[in-house]
Amino acid sequence: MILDGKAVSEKRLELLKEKIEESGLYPRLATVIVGEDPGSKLYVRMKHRACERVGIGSVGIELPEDASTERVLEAVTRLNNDPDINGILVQLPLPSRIDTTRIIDAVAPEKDVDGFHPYNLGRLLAGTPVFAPCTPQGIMTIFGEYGIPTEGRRAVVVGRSIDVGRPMAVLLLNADATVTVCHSKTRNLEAEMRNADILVSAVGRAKFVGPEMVKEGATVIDVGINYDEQGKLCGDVDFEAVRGHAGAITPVPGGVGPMTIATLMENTFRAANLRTCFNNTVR
Ligand SMILES: Nc1nc2c(c(=O)[nH]1)N[C@@H](CN(C=O)c1ccc(C(=O)N[C@@H](CCC(=O)O)C(=O)O)cc1)CN2
Repeated sequence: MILDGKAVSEKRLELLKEKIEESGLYPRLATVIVGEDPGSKLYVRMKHRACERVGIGSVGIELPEDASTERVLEAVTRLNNDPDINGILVQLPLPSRIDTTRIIDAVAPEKDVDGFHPYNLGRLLAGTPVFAPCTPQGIMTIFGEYGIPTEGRRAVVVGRSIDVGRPMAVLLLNADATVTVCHSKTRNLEAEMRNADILVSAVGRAKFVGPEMVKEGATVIDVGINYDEQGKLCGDVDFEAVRGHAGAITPVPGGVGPMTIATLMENTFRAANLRTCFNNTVR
């Protein structure tokens, strides 16, 4: 079975549009992008388009490639203090000169719709999440939509990044899976992967996962954004080689990516609701 993230995201966005209309709220998202990376610019454009579609206002701050950490911090602080802004998203990766940790830490937790701030990661770890990072939360939504059970299942997450691998592992744990996190220093990686009922690959290597790494009938989730030798977008998984072997699999494109954006919209609406419910504080 192909897990059609594009179709699920369309359904979720339509539902969200109705909820926003009914709420009478006008949530607003601010994006911050530094530099001219074409991929990042495309993703930010996609986010603004999704905002428009569901009835979320959006503003975009564009800073030059040579902007300093202080300049980015200034922009974030201004957005933190702007009562008309509910959600703030700093597009990653930032240029290597910029101290990404300082920037993420500067975003007000109640506006951190990316869920990357230590406060929100801590809430997730405590099992009381407010904003979970969009890609792993979007994957959990796919499981829910397709009725893929997690309870008691062996889940293997390959990758330990703050934005995907770690929060993915915690979300699966919170959903009663038995979770193993693998990374570049893992011994006998293939054997670990072959043990998985649910395999999530966030490695960043084109077509890295072949059928020999996948248990027959497993659910395979591909978080990779890579390009093959022909320059064509592809995931971490060799889709054609693995699809007959897996019980369920996400494609790239059309799998996890669109869910990242739909979840960002849902988080932004939650931020607007939190403000009305909790007088602008989640701390
Ligand atoms: N601040 C953040 N930065 C980044 C995040 C994030 O969640 N927050 N995630 C990724 C990039 N990303 C969103 O920013 C993202 C990547 C891919 C897609 C997507 O829908 N891709 C399409 C294909 C689009 C194409 O033609 O290239 C698909 O997979 O079908 C959406 C969002 C890193 N940075």
